[in-house]
Amino acid sequence: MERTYIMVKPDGVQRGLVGEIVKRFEQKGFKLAALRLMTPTEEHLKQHYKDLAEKPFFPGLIKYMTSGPVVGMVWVGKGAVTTGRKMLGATNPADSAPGTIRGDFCIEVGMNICHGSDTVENAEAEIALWFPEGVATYEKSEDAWLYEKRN
Ligand SMILES: Nc1ncnc2c1ncn2[C@@H]1O[C@H](COP(=O)(O)OP(=O)(O)OP(=O)(O)O)[C@@H](O)[C@H]1O
Repeated sequence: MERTYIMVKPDGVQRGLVGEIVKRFEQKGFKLAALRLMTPTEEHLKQHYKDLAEKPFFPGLIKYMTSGPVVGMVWVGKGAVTTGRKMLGATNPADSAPGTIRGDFCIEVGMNICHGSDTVENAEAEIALWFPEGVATYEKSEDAWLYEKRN
């Protein structure tokens, strides 16, 4: 089953939007497989955002992302990566449609509340980076969601 890594960034945590974001993913029908409040290290963030290392905004991005705790989550379900990105909205909130998380709750690209994996491959790499101990997974049975520990 497809999985995505969603992270509520420091501004989202500080503004009390964790519950709102969790609610939207739950209501959409995705299943929560992992959730953790954590204060990321600079090293972890440099790995997470390694493709952006040469961008002029990179130092500011690292400063922003280490300004307070974040909430990392793994959501599971059909199309979790693509649909998750649609639910977040465009990177720049000015381009995010109302009804998306960024479209509804922010105005600055440098403080855009949440992260969502952009490909299935990157989602798996990000899940391994942020939850190295492994996360729960779901298997659909006829009448229940069953839980088992992922290796
Ligand atoms: N021009 C910019 N100025 C300041 N910050 C920026 C700018 N562009 C991107 N960022 C920050 O860097 C993050 C990563 O940029 P990226 O281009 O990977 O967008 P994204 O994939 O939509 O975002 P994310 O990876 O956080 O989900 C953005 O979410 C934003 O916080």
